[in-house]
Amino acid sequence: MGAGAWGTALAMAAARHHPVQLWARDAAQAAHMQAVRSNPRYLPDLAWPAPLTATPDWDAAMRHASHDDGLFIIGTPMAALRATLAALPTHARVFWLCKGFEAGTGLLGHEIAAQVLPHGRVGVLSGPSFAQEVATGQPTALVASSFDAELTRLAVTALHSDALRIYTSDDPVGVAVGGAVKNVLAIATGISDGLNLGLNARAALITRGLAEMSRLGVAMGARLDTFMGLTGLGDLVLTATGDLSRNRRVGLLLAEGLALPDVLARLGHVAEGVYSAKTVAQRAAALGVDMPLTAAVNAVLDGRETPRQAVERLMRRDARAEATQTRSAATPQTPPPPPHC
Ligand SMILES: NC(=O)C1=CN([C@@H]2O[C@H](COP(=O)(O)OP(=O)(O)OC[C@H]3O[C@@H](n4cnc5c(N)ncnc54)[C@H](O)[C@@H]3O)[C@@H](O)[C@H]2O)C=CC1
Ligand SMILES: O=C(CO)COP(=O)(O)O
Repeated sequence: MGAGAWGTALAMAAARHHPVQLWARDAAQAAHMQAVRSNPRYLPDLAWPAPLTATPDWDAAMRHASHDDGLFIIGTPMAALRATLAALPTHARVFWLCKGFEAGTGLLGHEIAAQVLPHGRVGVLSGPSFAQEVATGQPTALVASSFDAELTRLAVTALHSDALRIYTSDDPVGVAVGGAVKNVLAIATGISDGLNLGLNARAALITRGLAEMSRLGVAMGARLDTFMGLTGLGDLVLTATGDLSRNRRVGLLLAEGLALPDVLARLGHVAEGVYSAKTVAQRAAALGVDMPLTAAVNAVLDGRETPRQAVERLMRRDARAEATQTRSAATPQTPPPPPHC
């Protein structure tokens, strides 16, 4: 469900092994894609495998994936996740690809699903994956995460291949927090690179960004080690340094001095970090978690600070210890050293 860049790319990857139906809300776009056997708007010049078909017919798409081994995959932006989940069959097995917190409510995907599809079997599919590279069959590794181990095994059956490795995880909170926060940090890195602050600054941003992402995740109940994996560090490195990233591009354009509405008009694709930045900060504030890089990105997005002012303020912060108190519940606390040690 959702025929943008990522929904289409994953549909193409799955269709190399199984029949796949791609639902597009725009009937004219669906008919055109079906006629030319590609998605000219989002992935031009990449021919579809024969088992991939496009349809604007919601009921037909529901029938297609409602059989015993069927799986729904939602590839819309985060803003459409709630409505799309709510329209699925009550007991649907579903993964979503969107990365972010829901604007307004500040909820993650599994929290939205608990409200609108309480009897569904749900999970999140995430990791370092530019749509263009998956669509062309370049090697990629993703993580299927759910509290439901049988569902993650179904994702492996549906998607694992020589080109696409699907790892499983039982920490959907950590996976979702990583995907949401890395988009905000990619905007920060784009700003830094756009201001030519250098490679040292970029490495510092990625590392301190990982620390603040982990702090938020652990406070929300995630495991710390999830942030060292594909959906944390892996996706952060990809998005912060890869020029195919829309979020990084937002930062680069802000550094050029463009106002946010002009940046978004230039982009033409969804950049979730722009919408998640506020909700990340709100959830962090509610949990008492310090997220200075996210706060700086918000100040620039809101026009309260110029990119350069935000950097200056970050650099003027007091010195502090690098190690944080971040510990997952599973990590044993180190006993204090004996006296005089
Ligand atoms: N593009 C990429 O490489 C990757 C994107 N993602 C995530 O996947 C999600 C989608 O991103 P893209 O495909 O890149 O976005 P996109 O901008 O290429 O396309 C979004 C698609 O969703 C459709 N859409 C919007 N609202 C809808 C609604 N209410 N109902 C149905 N369809 C709707 C649009 O018509 C468009 O086809 C985002 O959350 C993004 O963070 C995740 C990994 C990789
Ligand atoms: O999530 C992505 C890669 O894993 C895509 O990042 P952008 O949305 O910044 O392009």
